[in-house]
Amino acid sequence: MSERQRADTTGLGDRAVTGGFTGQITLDGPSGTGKSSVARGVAARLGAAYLDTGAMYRAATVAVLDAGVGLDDEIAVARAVTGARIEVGTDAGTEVVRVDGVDVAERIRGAEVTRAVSPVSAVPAVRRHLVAQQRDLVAEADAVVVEGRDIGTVVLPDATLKIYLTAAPEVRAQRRAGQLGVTDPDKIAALAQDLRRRDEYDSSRADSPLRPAADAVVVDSTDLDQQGVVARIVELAASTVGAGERA
Ligand SMILES: Nc1ncnc2c1ncn2[C@@H]1O[C@H](COP(=O)(O)OP(=O)(O)OP(=O)(O)O)[C@@H](O)[C@H]1O
Ligand SMILES: Nc1ccn([C@@H]2O[C@H](COP(=O)(O)O)[C@@H](O)[C@H]2O)c(=O)n1
Repeated sequence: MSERQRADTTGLGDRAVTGGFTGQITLDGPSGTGKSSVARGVAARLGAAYLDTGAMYRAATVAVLDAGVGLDDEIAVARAVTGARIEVGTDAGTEVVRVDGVDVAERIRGAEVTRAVSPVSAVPAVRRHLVAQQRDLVAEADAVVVEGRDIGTVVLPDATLKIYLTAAPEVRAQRRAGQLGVTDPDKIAALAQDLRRRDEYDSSRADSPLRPAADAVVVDSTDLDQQGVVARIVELAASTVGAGERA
């Protein structure tokens, strides 16, 4: 079986509460700010679909690594990605990530993929290919939460609600360490450096760099727990319900 039930990291169980939201919520921000956990929690609360675009870039990276091409060979990288069948599910409760029919849900979280994903994601032809898939997947849902780096700025510029999630770098490194069960201070410092390296790469690329959309609501989660962040976004989503009719 290639589908894994996602652990309920939201603390909300299956309390899908807020009916009535239709539209698109974008959740962008640097690495380790809590985008995936928060996006899943918001989708569960709203009964919305959920799309992890980072998982798509990671799956694309698996295709590149398996093709054995150099990361600096943009043409070969693009060919490897466009030639692969990349599937990512949109159910917040079940993680589906496949490349050419093979389950890569665990492999995409490994160090080899994490090291290579930013250079692969910086290739414009790779982005064009995956952005088209992302828009197709979004078009299938009445309500959807989409997380990544360029969702509010490039993929869905007309989204209903845009969130840019931030958190202090040292807090993000501690959270990532907790997620991975790392306690050694040297290893935590290495995790912090990995977050910094990826953020610099993602923010400085020419195509679709990481940055907040002009109309995004910035949510700083440094002093908020996960449930608090989910609650804040659900509240913002609720304020959009019926706004179109009232305007
Ligand atoms: N507000 C919060 N308070 C405490 N821990 C949090 C909070 N938000 C998320 N976390 C935890 O931080 C860790 C990283 O979160 P997550 O993987 O969702 O971040 P991310 O932004 O999607 O990361 P990446 O961009 O690297 O994929 C997880 O263990 C998650 O449970
Ligand atoms: N919209 C996106 C999403 C992700 N990326 C790139 O993928 C990397 C992995 O993302 P995670 O959210 O799974 O950590 C990320 O560092 C970016 O390089 C992207 O470019 N655009």
